[in-house]
Amino acid sequence: MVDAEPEVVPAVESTADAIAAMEIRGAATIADAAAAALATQAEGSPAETPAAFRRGLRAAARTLYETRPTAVSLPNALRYVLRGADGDTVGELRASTIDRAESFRRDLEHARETLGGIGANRLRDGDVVLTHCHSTDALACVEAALEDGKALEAIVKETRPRKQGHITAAQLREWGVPVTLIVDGAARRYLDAADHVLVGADSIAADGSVINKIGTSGLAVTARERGVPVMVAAQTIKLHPDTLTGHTVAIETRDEREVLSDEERASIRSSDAPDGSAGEPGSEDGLTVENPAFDVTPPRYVDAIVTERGQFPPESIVTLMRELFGDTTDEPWAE
Ligand SMILES: O=P(O)(O)OC[C@H]1O[C@H](OP(=O)(O)O)[C@H](O)[C@@H]1O
Repeated sequence: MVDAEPEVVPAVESTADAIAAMEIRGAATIADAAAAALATQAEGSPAETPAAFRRGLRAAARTLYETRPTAVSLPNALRYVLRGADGDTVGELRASTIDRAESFRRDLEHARETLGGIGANRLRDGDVVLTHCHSTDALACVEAALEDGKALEAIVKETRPRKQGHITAAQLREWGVPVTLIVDGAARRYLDAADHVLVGADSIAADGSVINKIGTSGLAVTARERGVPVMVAAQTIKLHPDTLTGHTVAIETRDEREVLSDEERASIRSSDAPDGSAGEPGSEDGLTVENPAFDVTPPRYVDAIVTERGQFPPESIVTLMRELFGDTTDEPWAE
């Protein structure tokens, strides 16, 4: 007899679609949504045997895992929840999975608060932070500093192509922080007015390299040249255990239309091109658009990685990574 396809509940599919489309985005938020989706899978699983329940849970985790490749918080969340699925009956498995997902989500929330308090110690009254993209971990540091009564100002890079800087600007304004929004290319000009570069991370490698939104590495290099310290706020679920054994972090490449719409492309295409290349949109027209979503900032350009376990120079993050993740990285969602 051939086993039926394991059943993945519709809510998991819609969470996966929302993550892929970046309606749900940000490394920690993705991890939170993935854990919640596994709880929904556990709750709604039609499985009648423990084996079928586990198969469904693994299939749900695979569906979520395959959405975006760079933020390690996603596989770290899936691994954590799957490891906690325990029991001899479907009822026990259901309850333990839901508990585990809930405790993951609670820990995430606490970690962000604790990290914020630690990061806030680096920020002095009157400081100006320069931000890139939108990071809940980075903003937690600002929020905690504000709660400590410090006045801060922010220079916010818009962060092409998706302009997540606007989300950062909106949050900071809600907190009453004066914001200057700049285009990405203006960052060097504004660094002299900044006391810190403050960014988040999607993954941190064992050598302390920071994988974050495209444009972070250029910003960090320029900040070093200008003598502005670079602070990376990243909970420990951003530590990438595979890099302990020499693996590199996959950099997501997204749809070129995030950079150049079909309409914009059509306006660039010249019917006078000497190679006669102007055809239908999408055809070979000599214009290539690349859209990598992330880049790698080498540890020498990073001053501190702030986690809920304390702040670390990037070169020493490997010790924490070993302590928390060990050397083994299984994939419990594999078939
Ligand atoms: O976990 P938090 O700190 O919220 O976000 C961390 C990082 O996730 C985001 O990626 P994307 O916008 O999902 O591609 C940004 O690169 C941001 O710095």
